[in-house]
Amino acid sequence: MPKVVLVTGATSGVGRALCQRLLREEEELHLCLACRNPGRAEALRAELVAARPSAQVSTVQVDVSDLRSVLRAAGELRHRFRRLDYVYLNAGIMPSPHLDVKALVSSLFSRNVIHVFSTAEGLLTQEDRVTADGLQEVFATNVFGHFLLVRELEPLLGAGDSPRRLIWTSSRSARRANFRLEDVQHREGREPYSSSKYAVDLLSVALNRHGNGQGLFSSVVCPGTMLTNLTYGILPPFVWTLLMPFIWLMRFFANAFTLTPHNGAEALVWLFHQKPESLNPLTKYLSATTGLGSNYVTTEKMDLDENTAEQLYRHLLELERHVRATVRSAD
Ligand SMILES: NC(=O)C1=CN([C@@H]2O[C@H](COP(=O)(O)OP(=O)(O)OC[C@H]3O[C@@H](n4cnc5c(N)ncnc54)[C@H](OP(=O)(O)O)[C@@H]3O)[C@@H](O)[C@H]2O)C=CC1
Ligand SMILES: CC(C)CCC[C@@H](C)[C@H]1CC[C@H]2C3=C(CC[C@]12C)[C@@]1(C)CCC(=O)C[C@@H]1CC3
Repeated sequence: MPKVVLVTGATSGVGRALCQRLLREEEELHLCLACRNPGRAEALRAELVAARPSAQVSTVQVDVSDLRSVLRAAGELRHRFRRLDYVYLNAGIMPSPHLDVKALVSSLFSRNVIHVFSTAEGLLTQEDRVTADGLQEVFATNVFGHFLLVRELEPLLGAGDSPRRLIWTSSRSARRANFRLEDVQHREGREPYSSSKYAVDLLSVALNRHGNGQGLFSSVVCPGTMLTNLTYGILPPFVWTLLMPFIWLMRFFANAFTLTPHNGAEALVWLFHQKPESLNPLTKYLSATTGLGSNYVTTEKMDLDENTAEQLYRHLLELERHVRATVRSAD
């Protein structure tokens, strides 16, 4: 039986590289591309099948920031599949990022330079929006839409003969100081991206607590800093090209500059092969690249506690009840 793998945000960046690498490395696989743009999804499907004609690749349309779209896509997946072996919760956004150039320059002369360049701590702020569902867009996309998807897919992720896996694309920029249980959507702060990734880390811990007994295992990864549509929103491609000599130099000191989506996918592919029982739920798995361009996976203990994880989980369940009631009454 081929393993069934669902990937959100497969049309570009690390999601796309993950699909290419899995199909190149794995014989028996059914890959389902969960994408918001059907044209791009179909183009990727055709490209993947052209590269490997025996590959089983399908698509499902979903905008993870739109709750009705998530509910509809999950219904379609329940209809199409009896089980999902792996779900990569990868789609993510960082809207209208602002780079604090003064902080960037002063970090170059600080003792913390490697940490700052690996996490962007203090370097970036974003402008979030509110979705048609009334949620903060970064939270809706990076956290809640995916949470609802997982909840809706529970019948396909339940106990079976082999473990089921959730693999979240988080970030090294997830930071406890940017997250508050009183404001999980980060309506008030200026770092919604970091807050959303911290929420992902917490959520993964809570999902393990509630799911491991039923054979469901969750992990978080950071692909490292890559040049993708997301980072081209921070600096345009020509500026990245001009910075390349500095970045190559930085790579000898900071292994987080994976740069290409292929390199960034290292931890995502590595996790595919691991026995979930051997993984630590409190560890983040990081793609890393050496100065000479070799890829490897390293780990980081997450700065969180299980009590906060549980409280966030309950908060998300409550929000889920609320949005389901709203969707029902509007239909
Ligand atoms: N780039 C980096 O340096 C880092 C990225 N990450 C994380 O990696 C993940 C992938 O980002 P990356 O590959 O860099 O960026 P890209 O912008 O290249 O890819 C993002 C993917 O998410 C999809 N997406 C965005 N919003 C939605 C939505 N509402 N519904 C469905 N799909 C959506 C995009 O679809 P579409 O093609 O339609 O736009 C695209 O396929 C993100 O979670 C990001 O936070 C983490 C650390 C570093
Ligand atoms: C000389 C160069 C290294 C200058 C690059 C400066 C900044 C644009 C980058 C320094 C740290 C980077 C970073 C990210 C984006 C680009 C930087 C701010 C991320 C925020 C991208 C998305 C993530 O999930 C985490 C990354 C942390 C580091």
